[in-house]
Amino acid sequence: MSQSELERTYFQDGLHGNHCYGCGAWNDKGLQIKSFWDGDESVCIYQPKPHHSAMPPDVMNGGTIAAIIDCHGVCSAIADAYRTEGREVGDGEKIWYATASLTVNYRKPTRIDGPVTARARLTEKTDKKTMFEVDFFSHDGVLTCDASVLSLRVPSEWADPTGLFKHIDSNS
Ligand SMILES: CCCCCCCCCCCCCCCC(=O)SCCNC(=O)CCNC(=O)[C@H](O)C(C)(C)COP(=O)(O)OP(=O)(O)OC[C@H]1O[C@@H](n2cnc3c(N)ncnc32)[C@H](O)[C@@H]1OP(=O)(O)O
Repeated sequence: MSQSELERTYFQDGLHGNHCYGCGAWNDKGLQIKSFWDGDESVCIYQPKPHHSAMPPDVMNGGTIAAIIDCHGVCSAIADAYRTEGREVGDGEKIWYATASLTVNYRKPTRIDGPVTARARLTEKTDKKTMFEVDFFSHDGVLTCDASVLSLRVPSEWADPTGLFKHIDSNS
């Protein structure tokens, strides 16, 4: 069932301290995307800014589109893992995923002058791997991109606010 805007619980609001450029609610220079469940699909609606353009100023930049799709896919994998365990995102023991693979097909130019929508559906899942297929629409309802995001479950070191590489370096 579809939630009204006021009823929505956004996945990213439960990921406390997340500074990710695309989905970190605590990164004030980032995109700060917001994702929510709409039945079995997850949805992200984002209003691009004029500086998110490609060369033509009315077309959205492909890298920014990819960042939205990437973060929406990974956050959907995280939210799905919490939902499977019957927990709200961020409650109890933390669950983290990272992008292993991202494929974006740019089918049509995306208009920048209104909110874009990413709709994701779960297509594959194991204990460690989660695949979401994502459709991306411009504000006039045109399907401009389709994509797939493979997310892999990663250890809590990924959420260390002081960084990941010291953990990798100490294990090598
Ligand atoms: C203070 C609090 C802070 C809070 C903080 C909050 C954080 C809140 C989260 C934010 C959400 C971020 C959203 C943005 C997401 C990024 O931007 S993350 C940054 C970009 N991604 C990366 O840097 C990842 C770099 N890659 C890696 O580190 C490693 O390759 C990975 C992805 C962790 C996987 O390594 P691994 O666990 O050793 O995987 P491995 O055992 O080799 O493979 C496991 C399985 O996955 C498959 N696989 C692995 N890689 C691939 C691939 N590329 N393609 C296809 N299959 C693959 C393998 O074939 C294998 O399959 P099975 O044999 O099980 O069937």
